[in-house]
This record gives sequence, structure tokens and C-alpha cells, in this order.
Amino acid sequence: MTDRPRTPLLDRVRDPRDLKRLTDAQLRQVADELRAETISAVSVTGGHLGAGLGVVELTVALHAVFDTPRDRLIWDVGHQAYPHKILTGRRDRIRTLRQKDGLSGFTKRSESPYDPFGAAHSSTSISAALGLAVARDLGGEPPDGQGIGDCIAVIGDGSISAGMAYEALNNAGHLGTRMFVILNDNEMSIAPPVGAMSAYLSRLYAGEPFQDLRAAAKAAAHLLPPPLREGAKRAKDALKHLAVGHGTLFDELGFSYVGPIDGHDMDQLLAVLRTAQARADGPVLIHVLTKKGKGYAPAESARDKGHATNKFDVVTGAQAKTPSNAPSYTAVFADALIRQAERDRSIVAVTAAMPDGTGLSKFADRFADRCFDVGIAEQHAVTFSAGMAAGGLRPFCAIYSTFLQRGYDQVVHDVAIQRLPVRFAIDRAGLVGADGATHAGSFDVAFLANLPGFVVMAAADESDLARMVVTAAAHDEGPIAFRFPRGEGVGVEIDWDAPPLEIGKGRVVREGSGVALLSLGTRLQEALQAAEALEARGIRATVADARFAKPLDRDLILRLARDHELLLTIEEGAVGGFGSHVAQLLAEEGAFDRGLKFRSLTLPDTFIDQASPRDMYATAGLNAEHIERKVLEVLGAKVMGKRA
Ligand SMILES: Cc1ncc(C[n+]2csc(CCOP(=O)(O)OP(=O)(O)O)c2C)c(N)n1
Ligand SMILES: CC(=O)[C@@H](O)[C@H](O)COP(=O)(O)O
Ligand SMILES: [Mg+2]
Repeated sequence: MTDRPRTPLLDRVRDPRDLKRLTDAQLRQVADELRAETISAVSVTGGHLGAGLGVVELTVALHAVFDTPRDRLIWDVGHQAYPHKILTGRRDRIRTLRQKDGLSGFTKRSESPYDPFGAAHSSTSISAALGLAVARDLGGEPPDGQGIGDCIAVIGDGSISAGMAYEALNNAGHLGTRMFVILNDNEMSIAPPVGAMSAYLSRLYAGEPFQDLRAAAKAAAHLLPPPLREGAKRAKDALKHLAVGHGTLFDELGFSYVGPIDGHDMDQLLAVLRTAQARADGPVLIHVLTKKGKGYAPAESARDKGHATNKFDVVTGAQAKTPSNAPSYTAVFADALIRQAERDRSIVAVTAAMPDGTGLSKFADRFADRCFDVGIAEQHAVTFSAGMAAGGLRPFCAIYSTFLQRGYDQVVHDVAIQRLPVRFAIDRAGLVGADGATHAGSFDVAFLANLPGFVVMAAADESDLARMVVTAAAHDEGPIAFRFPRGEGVGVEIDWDAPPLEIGKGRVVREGSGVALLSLGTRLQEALQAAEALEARGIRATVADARFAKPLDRDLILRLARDHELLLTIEEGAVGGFGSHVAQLLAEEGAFDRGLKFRSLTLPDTFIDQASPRDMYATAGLNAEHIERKVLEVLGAKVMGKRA
């Protein structure tokens, strides 16, 4: 149990209006207390720590200067918004972050009027803020009845590497309406940022003093009430030492570029924000320099600057470990790929800003020139991989299921239609836990298995995953994907030297009669448990692992249909995926006409909020007891009691 920090001034802040009654010195104190409260809260919940610590002063300053929630403040990704949540009436629930029935780890419209636009995937904030600004200009009336004031997007240096951000800047510069983009530049993505844009932002630190800004700060000082003038004057003095290039990219795009300013210096922040708020007549980009993990030594010194953390001890920074002996699926993928790459020089790997999350940092350690971190740019990652495939390489494009959604047209248009052999390693398939609905890998099977010529596999355990990597490496005929979940495997021994799988062939793992459970992916263990429970009731279930959502193992499926009264499919994906394809096959082959009972267990038609993966699967009705219950229900057998 961690002691709660003393936060006398923060205790008086019930909502952002209270900040407006405080002096600049008091705002600095609120920021200090807010930082302590954020650290304390995340120590008991785990979560995204570093990004929030880096924007504590910015959060206080934005809420002190702007009139939220009428002014619409949009945090890109939303992983840095814990301090914002504390200031906006959610402090009493802050220790429920990312827990079942608790606060979301991201911004969420349904959670608070202070979250005008939800997020969790990056680089959407400028588009959303611009949309709100245009709605304001055209007299739009949001349902909250507050009207729309200023629209402010806060976007990180990592997130501004994505195409969407440029599409939005381009449009905003063209429309010329008043809006604010705060570029929160901490020289970090999850990993150190990559790319030419990141280098460009760094060069902006090294230009000449920005005369206009100093003049603006001076002018603003006169606009301010006397107690605030001193802070503005100090900021003006500080700004003498600031530097910026003339004619920045942002200026050229139609923004007034301001900065860079020190995002931990409350005086600078307040002065510049007040000035910008008082004077802006078009789009303004304020470049703020911050430190990810600021003010908490273990985060500041961590390789990822405390990007994401388990629960931890505030004093030592030591994180709780999740006990497990099985290797993570991600690690198995990375090791299997490295083995393939040792034998085959044409194998290359691509990640979109997730080198650690996808395991590819390990691959990069071995094959630096064959591993590409393209930044947060999933669309580019896909087409870049397609280009490499067209050039005779064997690219493995490793993207979380949820983020692959952003590259879907590229998957269809650049990969599938051209039948290019890009290998998609789809991590975080299925429900992921604390990150909730936005990060669930629910749709990939549905959106890939309907593409002609695509091979789509799902690993049931870590050994099969290793084999699917081998299979994908050997498959030059067209695109191929394999999906696997977040977390540890089931603990089976891995046969690293197993030959490639035969494309479109599943396996029977338990012979029975009457009932067939056909699983795709890691629900196989649940299906096996369900089969045991059914056995105790005198029902002997066959359990099969489909391995392939496409092409389907027609022989296996038709045999199961022929030899059993009930065929039940189970998958960790939305409707429209594996079960739908099986149903289509069965219908075409007349299996229903012959009296087959068929059911398909999929994720339900709803977005499931964060909880433990097990709890989320319980909500989805995809755990062993649900499989058992479904079988009994269809067979008309009596359900006796509730199994634990
Ligand atoms: C489309 C998309 N791809 C990848 C991610 C994973 N992701 C979350 S935060 C993050 C880094 C963001 O860096 P930055 O915007 O600089 O914010 P910081 O964490 O440095 O504050 C990444 C890659 C995501 N949320 N959305
Ligand atoms: C904010 C974000 O999108 C990532 O930080 C994400 O939370 C990572 O998820 P994993 O922990 O599964 O890598
Ligand atoms: Mg950053």
C-alpha cells in the first residue's frame, strides 16, 4: 500500500475553473502536486506513466488559460491524459484506471465532458480539432449544449510522424480557421523516435531568436491583470533565449509557428498560451519541449522513459512482475523469425513504431540493416512491405491487430490485389485487457479472410506460432497472415525445426462423437477444458484446431459436419470471420439440409471495456464454461449448476 502524497492545493481544485482563481506561483504548486498524485495513482494501477508526467505543467497551463470544456481540448492517443483526468473531476476514480468498471486509460467521450473526442490510436487529434473548429464556425451545436470555443489538439512528436497528422495540417492550413496545435516534443515515441521529421524537429531548436514571439509575449503582458504580468515578463525574458528557424514547415503549411518553449517552465507556458489565446486569428502551432517521465527518476532513467509500467513501488520504482514460465507469444515470434532470417537473407522485418511491442528490437539487434522502424505509419508500413516484396524480398510486416486497421486499404489495394507475398505478423489478436476496446484485436480475421488469395492463420499455442513463422517464410505465392495474442503462451514445448504447415490444413486434437468443437486460435485450451467438462456429463466432444481461417480445411470441416450432430466454431474475433466462412461452406455443401446443428461463438456485437483478458472473454462469452453451456443449450441438455 503506497502512502498518498500530500496535495493541499490540488485538493481545492474540483474542476478547471478553480485553477483560474490561483496565482501563477500556485499553479506551479498545483503542477507539483498533480505530478505526485499521478505517480501515486499509476503505482497502484499500472499504466502509461511517462507521457503524463511529461505534460503535467502543460495540462495545468492549458486548463488555466483555456475555458474547458467549452474550449475543446483533444489529447492525441490519450495515454498522457491521466493528469487531465485528475483535474477534470475524475480524481476520486483515478485509482481505478484501466481496471474493470474503472476509468479508461485513454480519453473517452462517454467518460467526461472534458474529453470532447476519444482516442487511443495516435495522430487523430488535429483532424478532430479541425472538425470541431469548423463545426463551431458553421454554428454546429454539440449535444452537450456548451457551444464550441477554441479547439486545441495536443500531439506528440511520435504521433506527428503519421500521415493523418499531415493530412490534417494540410487541411487546417488551407482552411485558415482559428485552432491550436500543441506539439509536445519529448524526443520519444514509445521507443526513441525515428525518421526525417524527428530530425527536422530537432533542428528547429537550433535557429535564431524568434522576434515575433517575444513581441507577442510583451504585448500579452499588457493585456494581463497585474498579478499575471510579472510571470509574462519573466517569460518574455526567457523567450530571448529561445530559438526557432524562420519559415518552418509549419509556417509554410499556413500555421503560425511559436516556439520551441520549455514545457516545464510554467511562466513560459502561461505567457505563450495566454498570448496565443489572445491574439490568434488562424491556425497556430506551439512547439513545446518536454521530458517524458519528468520528475520521477525511475521513469526518467528508464529506456522507455516510463512509457508503460506495471504496478510499482513509488520509493524504489521496482515494478511488480507477472508470474509466468511460458515465453510470450511476441518473444516466440521474434525468435522464430530470427531463425528464419539466419537462413534466408531475403527476410526483412517492418514495425510501425513498436519495436519492443512486436519483438522486432531483438531482430534489429541481429540484423540492423534488415529491420525497419518506419514510425507511427501503419499505412506506409504495409505498402513499404509490398514494395519490398515486389522487389524480391520476403518482408514480415509486424503490426498489432488493432493498428493494422489503419492500413487496410493498403492491405487490399497494394498487397492483396497484386498478390504480393507480404507476411503479416499480427500481434495482440483478440482481447488485450487493460487497454480496452480501442486496442482489442477483434476484426483482423474478418477483414483479411474476405480478401481473395490471402492465407490467414491463427496460432493455438506458441509451438504453432513458431511453425506459422516457418510457413509464412516459405510461402511465396501471395499474402499470408498469422495472428497471436498478447501475453504468455500455454507452456508447450516448441519444435523450432518443424516443417512448414500444409496450407489450409487443420488438426484434430481430441477425438469424440456427437459434438465437434472447432477452434481457431488460442481458445483451443478453453475448448479442451469444455470438452472435459462435457465428458463428465457423458458427452464426448471432438476438438479440432482449424489453424487456417483461409483457405478453410474443407475436408476436416465437412467430415466434422458429417460425423457429428453439432458443430460449434470458436474464435477470438468479431462476427464475419472464421465462423461465417465455415457457415458459408456448410450451407454451400448442404450440411444444414442434412440436419446439422451449427453454432458460432465469436466476439459479441459490442465494444468491450477494459478488464483482465479473462474477464473480457467472460463478458464475450468465450471461456470454457460458455462453450460447455452453449453445447448443452443446443443439445437441449440440462445445465446443472455453474462451473467455476
Ligand atoms: C495508430 C497507432 N499506432 C501505434 C500506436 C502505439 N503508440 C501509442 S503511444 C505511441 C508513441 C507516441 O509517441 P508521442 O506521440 O511522441 O507521445 P509520447 O508517448 O512521447 O508522449 C505509440 C507508438 C498507437 N496508439 N496508435
Ligand atoms: C498507448 C498505446 O497504444 C501503447 O502504449 C499500447 O498501450 C501498448 O500496448 P502493449 O502493452 O500491448 O504493447
Ligand atoms: Mg513523444
